[in-house]
Amino acid sequence: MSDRNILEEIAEKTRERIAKEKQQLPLEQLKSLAEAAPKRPSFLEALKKPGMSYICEVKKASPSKGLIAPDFPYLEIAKEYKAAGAAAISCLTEPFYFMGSDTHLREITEQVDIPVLRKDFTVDKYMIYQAKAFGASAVLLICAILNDEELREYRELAENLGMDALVEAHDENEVARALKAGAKIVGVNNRDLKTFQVDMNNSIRLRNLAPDNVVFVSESGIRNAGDIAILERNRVGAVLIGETLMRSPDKKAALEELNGGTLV
Ligand SMILES: O=C(O)c1ccccc1NCC(=O)[C@H](O)[C@H](O)COP(=O)(O)O
Repeated sequence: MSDRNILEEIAEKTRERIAKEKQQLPLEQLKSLAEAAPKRPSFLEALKKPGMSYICEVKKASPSKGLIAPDFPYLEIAKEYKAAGAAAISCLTEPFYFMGSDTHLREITEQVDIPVLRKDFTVDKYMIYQAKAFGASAVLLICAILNDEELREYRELAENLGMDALVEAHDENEVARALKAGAKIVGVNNRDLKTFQVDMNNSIRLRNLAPDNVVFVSESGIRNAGDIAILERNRVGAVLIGETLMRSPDKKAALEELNGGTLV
């Protein structure tokens, strides 16, 4: 890899993609669709429920792992997550690096009535209106690809549209920026997106930087009940899990195993 990291590369590709989508559906028309979209269940409230909250990811592929799920019945997977007691679903919509799609998001939000996070690389307000129009309850805002003004503006726009924002950080400085932007939900990614190394201690180390009225999410590399127990001991209230669940043939059994017992 060159000096440019994968995140910058994905962000640039996303800007190009969204520029094309804007030509197909101008912002004013998209705004009308977003405003007409029905209210969706609250992502924030779902994560605030007592006990560990599981955000279960629907993900076909990723830059670090390549193809994860050659057979990808995304709707069935989302329904299984709900039946297993997931608090929310994270649906990748980025097409080039994750093989995601807006269609996956639309169909899941139409047929599964728990909150769905649009997991994409938000680089333009247009994507926040899209998320609302496609039925999402929340958007992802990544500190590493947005400046302070964008972080605040995008979070406010998401909230004004009735959604929440999961503001993702990787280090102390980014957690501080997320909080300064008014984040109500801060996610710390355990994956270093420059090296792809995963270290769960990253979210544990940064946990105490977020006050108790902010929902704290540990993201990436969570594999087993031992990991969940360590996170719980460190006052982490929510986890975002992709690969471990995607590779499990029985999602309910996998979630129960992670949780050390049934969730529903
Ligand atoms: O996963 C990657 O390779 C990746 C690369 C560049 C940007 C983002 C990336 N992942 C997105 C995620 O944050 C994960 O899908 C999510 O946290 C779940 O992680 P995991 O449980 O390890 O699948």
